[in-house]
Amino acid sequence: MKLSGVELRRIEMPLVAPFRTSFGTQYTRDILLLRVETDDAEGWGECGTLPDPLYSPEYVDGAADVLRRFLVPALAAAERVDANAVGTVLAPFKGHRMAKAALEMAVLDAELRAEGRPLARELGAVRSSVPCGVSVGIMGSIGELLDSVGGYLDAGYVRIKLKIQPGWDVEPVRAVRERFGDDVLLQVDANTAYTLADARHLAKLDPFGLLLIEQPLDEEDVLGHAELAKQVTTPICLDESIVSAKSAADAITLGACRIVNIKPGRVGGYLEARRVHDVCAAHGIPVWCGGMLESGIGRAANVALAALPGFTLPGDTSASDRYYRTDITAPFVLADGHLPVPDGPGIGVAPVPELLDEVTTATEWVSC
Ligand SMILES: CC(=O)N[C@@H](Cc1ccc2ccccc2c1)C(=O)O
Ligand SMILES: [Mg+2]
Repeated sequence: MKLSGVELRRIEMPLVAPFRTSFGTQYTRDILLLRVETDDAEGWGECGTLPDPLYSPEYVDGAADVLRRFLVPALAAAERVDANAVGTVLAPFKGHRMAKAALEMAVLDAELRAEGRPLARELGAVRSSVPCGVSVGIMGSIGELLDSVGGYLDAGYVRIKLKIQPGWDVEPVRAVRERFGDDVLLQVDANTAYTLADARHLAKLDPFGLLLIEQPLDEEDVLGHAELAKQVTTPICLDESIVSAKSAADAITLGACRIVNIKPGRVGGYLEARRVHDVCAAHGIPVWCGGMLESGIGRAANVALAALPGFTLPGDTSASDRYYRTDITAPFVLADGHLPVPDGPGIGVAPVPELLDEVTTATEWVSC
């Protein structure tokens, strides 16, 4: 395929409710979308970065800059551009995995659209719909939390994930267990808010039968997670620490995690995400698909990924209305706790032009 150019489009989508985590509170989602034009078809990619480097070292303006000045020109200079080549062409540039992932996703989408092949089939999906969990933010009170969890259970979500931080952990979990019982699939996500010194405190979560505790320690503290795993019985799941198939293999070998949250952007793209899946499967480690409050563009591709055989735990692939009143694509609607896997060519969805224009704050063409 020949690349004729890439559109960098910035959109601002208001959240239906503030989303608070241990690293801050988000009220809107500032998203960088990519649209690549090739001689065969166009393709869409979504960059998972936040506006500031609080979840990961990357941030939206930085991703736009590295794409505009380095990644797109490198791809434009390459003889052939197909998705399997993108990783190699971009490898000389260190880091910037979410920016690279967005570009690879757009090229992959264009390639598959041109050939009429669905992403799900390309990745090796074995399901036509996926069970969905939901991520619940830190709330102002236990009562507010219980109302929110009750609403999601009524909506049909098959798994509840609670954001936790020091001072908001054991009590919220206890309250949810007391109100909704022991059968609800329940897990927590600390987004690196604790240290190994908190091990005894985190062990207080063990009696509540959680599926997992996600990323309790700093993303670089893999050995700390291995030590923590000896002091708590709740399985440890890593998110921020897992940046590639190799880092997944290392973390598993070191005993740092028994479960992995796979986010395509965090690991550099959907093709690397499949490699993470394969490495985890080889070690008998269950995986699930994480979320970065994607628009329908990223959501469509995540649902396809979540349909691979090793994704045996419900992911954060929630419905569009968990975050947005109006999505930029046709909305993903929860049915019996599941989302359908798109079966159209490529990612199987496209932005609705007028809806996209309503939320667009900037657009820029990078010609190749
Ligand atoms: C669904 C979920 O919990 N996602 C991330 C954290 C997260 C939280 C808040 C976000 C706000 C804007 C953009 C991305 C965000 C990601 C996680 O699993 O750790
Ligand atoms: Mg997480």
